[in-house]
Amino acid sequence: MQNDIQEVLITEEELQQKIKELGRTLSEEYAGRTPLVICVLKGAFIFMADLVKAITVPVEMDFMAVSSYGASTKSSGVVKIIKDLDVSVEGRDILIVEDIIDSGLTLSYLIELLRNRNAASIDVVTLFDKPSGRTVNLEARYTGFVLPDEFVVGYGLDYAERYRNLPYVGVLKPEIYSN
Ligand SMILES: O=P(O)(O)OC[C@H]1O[C@H](OP(=O)(O)OP(=O)(O)O)[C@H](O)[C@@H]1O
Ligand code: HPA
Ligand SMILES: [Mg+2]
Repeated sequence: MQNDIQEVLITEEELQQKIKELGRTLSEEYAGRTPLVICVLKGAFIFMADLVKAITVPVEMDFMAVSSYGASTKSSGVVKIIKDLDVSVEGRDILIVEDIIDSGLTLSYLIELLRNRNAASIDVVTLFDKPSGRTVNLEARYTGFVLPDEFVVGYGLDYAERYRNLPYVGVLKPEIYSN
C-alpha cells in the first residue's frame, strides 16, 4: 500500500495536532449545548472517531452514508443516500463531520436535506478542503487543511475503496489510476 503513494501531503502527527485544535474550538463553540454530530460515511469515519474524542461537551452521534464518487476520481454529480439517519434532526443543533469538500455537491445536497427536516442550526467541520474543485458555492464553518488540486487518499479517503486505512494523506502514483 505504501508503495502506491507518490507523495505524503500531511503526516499523521500534523493530522492529530490539527484535530485536537478543532476539538478545542468546537468545545468552546458548543458550550452549554448538546449538538447532534453527523458523520458522513464512509470517508469521515476516522476523522469523526478522533474528533469526538477531542470534544469536551456532551454530543450525540449519528451516521449517514452517501456516495457520489464510486470507483472514479470525479464526482458522478449524483449523491446517493445509502444509509439515512436513525434519529430526527428537528430542532437540533447539527454538526456535519466531513472528510473532504471537493465539488461541494455532497454537502450542498445534505445541508438542503437537513434544512427541510427543520434542524435548528447546521454547521460543517471538514478536515480537508479542495477549493479548486468547487462547482457549487459552499464553505465549511471549520476547516482543517486546504489541499491542492490533486486526488488524495488516506485517513478515510479512498480510491476505489482502498487506502482509507493509511494514517496520513497522500497522492497516489499516476499508474494506479485506471481513469
Ligand atoms: O464535494 P464532493 O465533490 O461531493 O466530494 C466530497 C465527498 O466525496 C467523498 O465521498 P464518496 O462519494 O467518495 O463516498 P465515500 O465517503 O464512501 O468514499 C468524500 O468522502 C466526501 O463525502
Ligand atoms: N480523494 C478521495 N475522495 C474524494 C476526493 C479526493 O481527493 N475528493 C472527493 N472525494
Ligand atoms: Mg470515496
